[in-house]
Amino acid sequence: MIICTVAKNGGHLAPNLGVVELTLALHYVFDTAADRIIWDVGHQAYTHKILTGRRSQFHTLRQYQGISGFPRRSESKFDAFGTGHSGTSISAALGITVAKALKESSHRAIAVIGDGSMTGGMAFEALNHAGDLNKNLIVVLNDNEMSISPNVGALSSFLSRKLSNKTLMNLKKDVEDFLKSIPGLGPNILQILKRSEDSLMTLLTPGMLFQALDFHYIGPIKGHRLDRLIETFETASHIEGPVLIHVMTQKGKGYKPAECDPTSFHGVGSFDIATGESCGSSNGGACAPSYTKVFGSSITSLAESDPKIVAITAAMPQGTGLEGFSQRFPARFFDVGIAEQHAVTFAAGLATEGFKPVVAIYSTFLQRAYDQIIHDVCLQNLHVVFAMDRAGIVGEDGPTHHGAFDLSFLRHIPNMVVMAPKDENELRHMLKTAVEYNGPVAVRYPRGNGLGVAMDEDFHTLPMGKGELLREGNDLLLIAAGSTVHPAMEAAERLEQNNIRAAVINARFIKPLDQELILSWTRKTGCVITIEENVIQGGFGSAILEMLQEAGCLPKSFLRLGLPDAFVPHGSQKIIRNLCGIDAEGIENAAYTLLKERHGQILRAIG
Ligand SMILES: Cc1ncc(C[n+]2csc(CCOP(=O)(O)OP(=O)(O)O)c2C)c(N)n1
Ligand SMILES: CC(=O)[C@@H](O)[C@H](O)COP(=O)(O)O
Ligand SMILES: [Mg+2]
Repeated sequence: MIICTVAKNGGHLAPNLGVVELTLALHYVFDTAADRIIWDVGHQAYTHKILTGRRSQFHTLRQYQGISGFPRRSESKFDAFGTGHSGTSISAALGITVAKALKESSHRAIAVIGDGSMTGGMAFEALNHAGDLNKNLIVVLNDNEMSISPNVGALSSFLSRKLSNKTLMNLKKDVEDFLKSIPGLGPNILQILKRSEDSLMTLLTPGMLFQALDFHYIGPIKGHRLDRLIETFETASHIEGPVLIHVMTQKGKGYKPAECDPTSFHGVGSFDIATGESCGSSNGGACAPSYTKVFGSSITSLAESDPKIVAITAAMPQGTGLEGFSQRFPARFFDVGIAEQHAVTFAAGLATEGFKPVVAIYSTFLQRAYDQIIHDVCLQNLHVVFAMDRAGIVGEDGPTHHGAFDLSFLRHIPNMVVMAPKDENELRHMLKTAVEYNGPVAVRYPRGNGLGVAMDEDFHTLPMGKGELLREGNDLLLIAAGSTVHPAMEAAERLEQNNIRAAVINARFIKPLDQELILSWTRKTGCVITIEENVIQGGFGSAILEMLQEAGCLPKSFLRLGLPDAFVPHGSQKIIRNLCGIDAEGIENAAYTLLKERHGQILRAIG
């Protein structure tokens, strides 16, 4: 059922296939209507959904108005805590555990967290607190030795430090022989050690890390053996104090193409089940390269002639398009794990020594590093380039993943420059502009394919804070940022057919704004619509409104189009953009409404 549905709708295949037995065992042992399972990231909860009343809706997975690809409290009482971003499960489960204790309930909370998510600081903050509180929290560490790509870092190496049976046996024999050779005391010590053999073994395995944090450690357990899992969870359910169960699983288990290539099958679009071949992308220009790909190849080219450029990802080398860079410049590439906060401050450190760090992070995950952007980068005016992929509507992953807020949370930070390209060709020039600029600078671009425009061979530096007039017109001014420029142009063409002449400005810079250009065309038209793929509150349109007001040039008619003050649901990018009124049709309709209102005002003023 999981394979068939994901092959049609897309989704997180390999993570889900890896935890089928684990999920069955948890639901078998625990009373999950009262005990709470918190799925870290939540991208592996499909079996849980099927087992908890959503089997008949499962075919609607990730589709508009269908069930979500992540746990949602609003979707089911069995979804104890909404997730999507990594590393939150232990904190949430600890909060629930403490609440249960305060309510004198004996029910438990179980955090299921992957080895990748365990690389994030928040997981450790929670483990540290849990060890101190000594409550009955259960943490299941689902260790498949993979993040999306192979897991990285010292912790990952430590977790996979498995002593082979042969090595353990030899070590044990050596210790026994040594103790036997000590007259008197030796055999007694041997007896004591034999009684506590289990804890000795734990000392030689990853258990020592968790025991140092005052957790009981059980593992490693074979994660595809249902009998072992059930037995272990039953044991754990009677242990007093926090317990960590270390389960070894295989990503993609049971579907050969996913077992062989778990990275590609981590999150997939529709594919052919027989071959595992992708059915191709449906967004953007049919054969156009993705913005991600253009970013990856451009930054690699720029790095050829600038040895100071270094690239940083937080566990997403593939998703951010940095795989090529990592192969070409291994010493200048850093995968820091799922640790966005660290990534940003690490970049700030590099910048103080004259390097030009390019931090490639999805817009939604950069939210994690807000204080680091302010305190470590902008306050010190350091030259860090933020390449923000997946800005705007991401589609089927939904509200946890839409890049809805970055324009608002970046534009008000002093020293920050913010750009958004109208197409994939402009992205190249913006990257060149960003690496040449000396200060904090962000470039945001959308998920999916570019528009299929012709690509310039050379990179150009764009003039700082200058927009581009794409079309003249005296009736109306459309000022668009990034992904909304193309729909604004299309809307202007449609309006023209009804004798409404709209000027269109591609803002290029959200900060600093091109005050001169915007003011002159606002004066000419007296009727302005701003369009952005970001929440309206505090975003691009608000920036223009503030600027016009400060310049004493507020037009009679002004409208901001963008994402509403609400969490936008999941569904295809096309459907959701239409719903938010930021596609060509929405812009055209908004223009008619605004012009009608304006004429109404004029008529009322006359009459
Ligand atoms: C804060 C944050 N950064 C990045 C991601 C993107 N992401 C989703 S799943 C994942 C890997 C998770 O690895 P792991 O926890 O081991 O789970 P697995 O997929 O191996 O089951 C990453 C990096 C995220 N969801 N949240
Ligand atoms: C679960 C998660 O956070 C990621 O796997 C995310 O779904 C990636 O989406 P993209 O397909 O946009 O890379
Ligand atoms: Mg993993």
